[in-house]
Amino acid sequence: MAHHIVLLPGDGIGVEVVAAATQVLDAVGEFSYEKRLIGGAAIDATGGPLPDETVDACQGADAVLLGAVGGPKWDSTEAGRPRPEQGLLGIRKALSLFANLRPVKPLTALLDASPLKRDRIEGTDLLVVRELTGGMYFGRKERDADRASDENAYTRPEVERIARVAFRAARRKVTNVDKMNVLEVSRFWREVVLDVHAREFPNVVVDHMLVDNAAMQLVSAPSTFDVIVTDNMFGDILSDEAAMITGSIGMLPSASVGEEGTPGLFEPVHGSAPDIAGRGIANPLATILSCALLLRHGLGLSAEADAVESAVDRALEGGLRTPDLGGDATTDQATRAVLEQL
Ligand SMILES: NC(=O)C1=CN([C@@H]2O[C@H](COP(=O)(O)OP(=O)(O)OC[C@H]3O[C@@H](n4cnc5c(N)ncnc54)[C@H](O)[C@@H]3O)[C@@H](O)[C@H]2O)C=CC1
Ligand SMILES: CC(C)CC(=O)C(=O)O
Ligand SMILES: [Mg+2]
Repeated sequence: MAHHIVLLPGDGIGVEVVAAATQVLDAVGEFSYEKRLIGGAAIDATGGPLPDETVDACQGADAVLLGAVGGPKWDSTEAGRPRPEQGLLGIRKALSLFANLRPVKPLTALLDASPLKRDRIEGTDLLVVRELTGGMYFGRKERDADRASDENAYTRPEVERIARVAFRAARRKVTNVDKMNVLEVSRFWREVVLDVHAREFPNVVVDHMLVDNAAMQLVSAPSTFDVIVTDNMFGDILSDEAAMITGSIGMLPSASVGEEGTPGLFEPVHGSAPDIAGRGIANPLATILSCALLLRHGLGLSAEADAVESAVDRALEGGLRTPDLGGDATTDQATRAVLEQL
């Protein structure tokens, strides 16, 4: 039976890059698709960012491919307004996708596309393991006319399970990133990471870095990292920064995973890019590379995943460059360049 993939294109360039990526999936296998609403598109159609039918469909899928949500149409600073981003946070929570894996490895063809010097980024092959269903993005929110707050809380099991994901993924070492010099929640986080290390992974090298230093080290010495484990917000910020090691945020894929047996959700790291949406110039490669993660980790189709990644590699070696990488290829041309290599 064909693997069943739920597509959540969302908003802005999310729609464009998911359409591109499904062409690539179709070139390597047979899949059945079910398209569902999320984000701003869902607010417009149903009044809310995450309809029940979307959650039900995702729960019944073999894997989920998401584009991006959000845009100025739904941006408001007013409290209580439905926001597209609640749809994304909601589906992550509903599927218990507590680990977001963001591999950062500059492709040889793009070593000169990064604003960072080639000799700085050469050899970089790191993985950001970002906690995805806790912390500040999910804390209690309070607001009155003169004060607002977002609670930043983690429980022991939440930290333990993300630490295990990081230690299992380590090849050289795990760098735990927090802000323990200031935040109580970070002191607790670090203690739990140390506990998990001592009890379950004593042979893995672990070090610790404050997040401000980590932000600096990521651009000054990115190849010194192996696995970075960090909380929801720090991981969100650091991974956008790390995207520039690959040349563009349009290159960075991600996999959001939970317990064994739940479908994974695969998505580019970037957002809906309202500044270029509708112009047909979005770089689809982050989403195409997310499909490779979907094939490998979501469906167990490693050969197909390798084929997609190597087609992307060869298309770039052949000169493919969308505007974010300094070229003028459109989304369609970029997709065709990958399809030709397949
Ligand atoms: N996973 C998601 O659904 C995410 C959604 N968002 C939402 O997206 C909207 C826009 O957020 P921004 O802060 O502007 O972040 P963004 O990631 O959408 O865009 C940042 C910059 O990167 C460029 N960019 C992003 N993806 C690109 C691609 N594939 N090809 C070429 N250029 C690309 C954009 O044109 C823009 O200049 C907001 O509503 C935000 O909440 C932001 C990040 C993640
Ligand atoms: C809704 C946001 C948390 C999306 C985002 O920026 C991300 O997950 O990277
Ligand atoms: Mg982000």
